[in-house]
Amino acid sequence: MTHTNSSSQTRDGRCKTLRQAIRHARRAIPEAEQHVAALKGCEQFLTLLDELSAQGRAIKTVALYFSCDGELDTAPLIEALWQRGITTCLPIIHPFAPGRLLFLRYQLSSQLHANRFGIPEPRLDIRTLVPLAELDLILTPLVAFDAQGNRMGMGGGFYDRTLAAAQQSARTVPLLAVGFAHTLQLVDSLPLAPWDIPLPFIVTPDKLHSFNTLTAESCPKKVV
Ligand SMILES: Nc1nc2c(c(=O)[nH]1)N(C=O)[C@@H](CNc1ccc(C(=O)N[C@@H](CCC(=O)O)C(=O)O)cc1)CN2
Ligand SMILES: Nc1ncnc2c1ncn2[C@@H]1O[C@H](COP(=O)(O)OP(=O)(O)OP(=O)(O)O)[C@@H](O)[C@H]1O
Repeated sequence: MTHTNSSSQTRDGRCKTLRQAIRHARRAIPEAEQHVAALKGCEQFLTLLDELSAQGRAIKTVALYFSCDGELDTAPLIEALWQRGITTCLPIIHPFAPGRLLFLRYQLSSQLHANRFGIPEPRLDIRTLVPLAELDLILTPLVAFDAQGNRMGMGGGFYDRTLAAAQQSARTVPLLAVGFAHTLQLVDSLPLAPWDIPLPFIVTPDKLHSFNTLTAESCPKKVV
C-alpha cells in the first residue's frame, strides 16, 4: 500500500517526494526570470565576498558547479569571479571512489564534457587538480534548505561526503561552504540525516541568509 501522508512515509520517501516537487518547481521558472535571478544571486555572493574580505578572510580559490535542472545559474558568478582574478574550480565525479568528487581548475579555455548525470564537467587532467585543502570556499548545490541552514541535495551524498572530508582534514581555516539557491527552495522542515552538515551561508537572489553553524573561532561576523 502506498502512503501519501508525509508523517507515515519513510525518510527516503519524504526526501524523494520533496526532491521531485522542488526540482519540478525550479525547472518551471521562466528563462527570463532565471536570468534575472542569477544576476541577483551573483550580486549577493559578491557582497558576501566583500564582507569576508573586510574581515580579513581573503577568498582566492572557489569551487562552484555547472548549474543544471533549473538550479540558480552560476554562469554570471563564475565570470564575475574571473574578473576579480579568483581561481575557480568545478567538481567531477571521482573516477574510482563511489560517491566522491574531485575539484579541477576551471578557466575559459577548459574543455567540458557531460558526466553520467549529463552535467558538464572538465576532463580529468591531474595538472588541474585542486586539493580540498587549497579551496577557500565551496559553493554547494542544493535542492532544498531550511531556516537553520540545513540542506538536501540530489541524493548522491556527494557534497555531504565532501564537506565531511573537509571538516576532517587538517586545515588551518575551515572550508567555508555557501549554498546557492532560488528562494522557492526554502522549506519549513527537512527530513534530516545524521551525516547532514548545515551551511553557514546560503545565497538566494533576494537575500544572503546567514546561520550560526560555525564554531566561534571559524565564524566570520554575521553579515546582515
Ligand atoms: N549542478 C550540479 N552539479 C553537481 C551536483 C549538483 O547537485 N548540481 N551534484 C551534487 O551532488 C553532483 C552530482 N549529483 C547528482 C546526483 C543525482 C542526480 C540525478 O539526477 N539523479 C537522477 C537519477 C540517477 C541516475 O541518473 O543515475 C534522478 O534523481 O532522477 C544528478 C546529479 C556533482 N555535480
Ligand atoms: N559523510 C558521508 N560518508 C559516507 N556516506 C555518506 C556521507 N554523507 C552521505 N552519505 C550517503 O550518501 C547517501 C545520500 O545522502 P543524502 O540523501 O543525504 O544526499 P544529498 O544531501 O541529497 O546529496 P548531496 O550531498 O550530493 O547533495 C546516503 O545513503 C548516505 O548514506
